[in-house]
Amino acid sequence: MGLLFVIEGVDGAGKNTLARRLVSAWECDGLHIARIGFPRYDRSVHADLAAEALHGEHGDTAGSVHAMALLFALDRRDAVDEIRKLLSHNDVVLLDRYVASNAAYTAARLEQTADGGAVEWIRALEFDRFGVPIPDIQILLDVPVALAAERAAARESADAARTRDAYERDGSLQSRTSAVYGALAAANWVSPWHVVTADVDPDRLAAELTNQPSGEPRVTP
Ligand SMILES: Nc1ncnc2c1ncn2[C@@H]1O[C@H](COP(=O)(O)OP(=O)(O)O)[C@@H](O)[C@H]1O
Ligand SMILES: Cc1cn([C@H]2C[C@H](O)[C@@H](COP(=O)(O)OP(=O)(O)O)O2)c(=O)[nH]c1=O
Repeated sequence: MGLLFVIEGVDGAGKNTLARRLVSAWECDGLHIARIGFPRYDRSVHADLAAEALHGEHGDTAGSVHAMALLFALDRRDAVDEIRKLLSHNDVVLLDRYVASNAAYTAARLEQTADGGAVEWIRALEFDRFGVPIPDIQILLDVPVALAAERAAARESADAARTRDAYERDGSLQSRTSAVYGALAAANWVSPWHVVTADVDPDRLAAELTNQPSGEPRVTP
């Protein structure tokens, strides 16, 4: 059975970039890796509806915090069998965003903290009710919100297909989301967390993740 790792962080933190570098490092060591990015755009109708809503479609859907969270959660529910199958055929399954994204953004939108009702609602819905697999380690890519916002804006200027959605344009939401993520990591919410910063060395992190048993939350320089 493979290890299930998750990368979390605000928009523009560098999750996708870090995921690619971790995969390269592990593949150089001969490990078999599978990677899934959530939301699963073009593969899940729920993910596509969520993205469209965040770009102004589907009436007041994006205005409903809980409707948005349900769409993201249903995307993961449909991926449960795929994740389990990938875990049985690979050394590592790496997820770019997962349940903690829903917990952090939903709590932040409701102006709640990590110990509030929204985070517990997501935990019970996704892990208990939908049976979504529990990650072995959740990696928080903890970069300053201003740096992440700069990167998201630069990405938008460079690529017309990457216009920022309603969440990405909301700096205050990103700051609150970052705070909830920090608290989730500090509490080792659901499973152990590993906090890394913008200058993390992906090769070193890759080695640490696969060589060490999960335990206390650690900080990799
Ligand atoms: N360590 C890094 N140093 C410099 N630029 C980075 C780094 N990581 C990501 N970026 C750039 O920042 C932007 C956002 O990164 P991305 O990985 O797409 O973030 P996310 O998946 O968290 O939204 C991209 O344009 C990427 O090239
Ligand atoms: C996966 C997921 C994402 N989100 C949010 C985070 C992002 O702001 C937004 C879109 O996801 P994101 O991964 O940023 O997609 P994109 O490739 O469009 O940048 O959805 C949730 O609120 N809950 C979730 O479960």
